Amino acid sequence: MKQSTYDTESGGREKALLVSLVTDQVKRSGADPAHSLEELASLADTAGVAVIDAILQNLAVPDNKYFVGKGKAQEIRERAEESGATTAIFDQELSGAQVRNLEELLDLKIIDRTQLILDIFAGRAKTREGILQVELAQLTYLLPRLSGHGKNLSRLGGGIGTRGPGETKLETDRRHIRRRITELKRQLEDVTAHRNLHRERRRKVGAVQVALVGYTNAGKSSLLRQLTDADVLAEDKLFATLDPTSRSLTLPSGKEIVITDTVGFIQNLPHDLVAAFRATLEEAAEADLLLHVVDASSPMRERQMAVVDEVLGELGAGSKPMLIVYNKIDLDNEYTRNMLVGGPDTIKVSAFDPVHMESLKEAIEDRILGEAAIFRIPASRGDLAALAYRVGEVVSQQAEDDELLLTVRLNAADMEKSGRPLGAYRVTISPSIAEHNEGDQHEGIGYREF
Ligand SMILES: Nc1nc2c(ncn2[C@@H]2O[C@H](COP(=O)(O)OP(=O)(O)OP(=O)(O)O)[C@@H](O)[C@H]2O)c(=O)[nH]1
Ligand SMILES: [Mg+2]
Repeated sequence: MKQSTYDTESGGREKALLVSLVTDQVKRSGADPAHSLEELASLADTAGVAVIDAILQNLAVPDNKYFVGKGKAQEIRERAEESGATTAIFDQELSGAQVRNLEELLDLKIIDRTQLILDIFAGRAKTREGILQVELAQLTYLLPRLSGHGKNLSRLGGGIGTRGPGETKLETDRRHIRRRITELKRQLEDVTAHRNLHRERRRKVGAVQVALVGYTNAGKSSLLRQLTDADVLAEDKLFATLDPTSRSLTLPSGKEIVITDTVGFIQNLPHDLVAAFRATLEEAAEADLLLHVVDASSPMRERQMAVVDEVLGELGAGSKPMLIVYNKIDLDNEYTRNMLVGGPDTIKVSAFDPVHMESLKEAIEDRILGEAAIFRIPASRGDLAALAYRVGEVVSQQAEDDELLLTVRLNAADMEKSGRPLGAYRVTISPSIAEHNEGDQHEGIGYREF
């Protein structure tokens, strides 16, 4: 990575250097350190910090005392002095002792990736649940590092890394923080119980629930907005959404479902933080169908998808029915152009294209209600017509001479289990698929067929 690509116009913002250590472990993990550093720069920008410079360092294992090693640390100090940076942001998680040692040696505010993310969360949380969750996460992060922070927080007071629980709370002893953590957990349980009640009620009235999940900035909120005219914030910042928003969505058949936007995922988010947001993500775990939204134009697409799959697995939602929504295909780059992805559970869209949004609704409907199939049944076979009504949802019925034409939505499992006698009378593929294929020829955009 060129080190001069960063904007040196800080515009009065806090100036920071980025530091990333490429260890053997990082190399083994398959993560691309340069991309990770770019992501860190976006995170810093989202947090309102001007990134002045970035330093990438190779070291087999992190240095216990200074993380990057003393020599490199000195270099960081020199670069900070030259550029006027007051903060160093590390792409990896630091121990309390490392933070303390680096602060002393460099005379800079030291922030790590986790703290930066927490800081963004703190600035974003709006609902009571979100605010409680962020405070819980911050205190959980802080507790083992308590001794490492006192000096700089009181010295610098303000800027990134200091939002949220506030100075006075940070300066109180561990016991106080533990007590506060217990209290936060209790309050969160109340909120969660309330949310569960809501969800139960929705379930009782038979509402099907769909959750938008995916890497941060993939376009989840944009999709919710375009699908439902919801007034939700979508912006080119990481973690624009922190609190889940649910809206009702009317599918082409007229069926109403509930669709929920959730907090985005990101790589290297420590497990205890994921746990703090568990209540929010339970929306995903409880959904009948997951829409995994992917930024198809991102060079990190595959890695981002793997991160999402991993977190979903941790949440116990790994084997849920899922539709992969490759979003942003309007952006023409080598990644959207060379998409060797496909299969029945994928769809390519641009959130900004209304035609694509209709296709997406149909794809959701196909997965919820099963695909529509047409059956031509002899009028004398009332038993088969009755079976069709029993196993699927009959969308339309039409008498033709001595035959009955039924359009039925039914999923493969039901068809296999009890709909077999109907098999011989099935006459066509889903009309919605036929429409897609027509669209293919006219517009050259493929849906579900790649
Ligand atoms: N070109 C293009 N941009 C898109 C599309 N969908 C979303 N975006 C942009 O991508 C950025 C992120 O969109 P959001 O909808 O906020 O993404 P998100 O997944 O909700 O992000 P978080 O809430 O941060 O996790 C915004 O600047 C959107 O305008 C798309 O189909 N095409
Ligand atoms: Mg969002």
